[in-house]
Amino acid sequence: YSLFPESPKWTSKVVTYRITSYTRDMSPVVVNQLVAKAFEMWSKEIPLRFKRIRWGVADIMIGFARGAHGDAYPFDGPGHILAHAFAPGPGLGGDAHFDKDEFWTDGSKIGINFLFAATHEFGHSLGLGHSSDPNAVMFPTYGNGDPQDFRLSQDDIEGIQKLYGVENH
Ligand SMILES: CC(C)C[C@H](CS(C)(=N)=N)C(=O)N[C@H]1Cc2cn(c3ccccc23)CCCCCCNC1=O
Ligand SMILES: [Ca+2]
Ligand SMILES: [Zn+2]
Ligand SMILES: [Zn+2]
Repeated sequence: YSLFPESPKWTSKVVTYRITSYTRDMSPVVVNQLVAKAFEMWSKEIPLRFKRIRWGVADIMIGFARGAHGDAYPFDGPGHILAHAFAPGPGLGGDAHFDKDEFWTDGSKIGINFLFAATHEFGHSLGLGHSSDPNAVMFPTYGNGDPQDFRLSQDDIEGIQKLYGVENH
């Protein structure tokens, strides 16, 4: 696993998130559920809680966009970069953006599995960089394992617990 320089992390016990835009590929209800599920994959390993807010500014603002969308990292059309997210911090920090030009799917063979991509992006939002372990969710490229049936690798868990400690069962 890797962290970002200076190991930025959230210091509050509860981190808020807000989904500000959606994709036509899936119903908003399904996107909401998959976002919550992706956060749960990480939160079950660490003493950090996530709270969804519907209005106002959240720590982690989540949305779908195509091309240039107001930050220094314009998307690139179908394929190539699928999404990006910023390391923990104020403003843009923690935010996660998904390329609207991808075909986002839930559990189907085709398209890009949204749950996998969201889990990867939220790893960045929480402070993880990339891993050299091909089985890690934080590996830089999509589609190594089976994105329809994945879980955090030991490397992912080691990294997130390095930052936030172990979930006190
Ligand atoms: C892990 C993701 C969820 C998030 C990361 C982006 S990020 C910022 N969050 N780490 C991602 O999109 N990685 C590219 C990396 C990549 C693979 N190729 C590329 C060709 C061109 C540009 C990028 C790539 C080869 C062709 C396959 C292109 C489709 C799949 N794309 C990827 O795997
Ligand atoms: Ca793209
Ligand atoms: Zn962006
Ligand atoms: Zn990444």
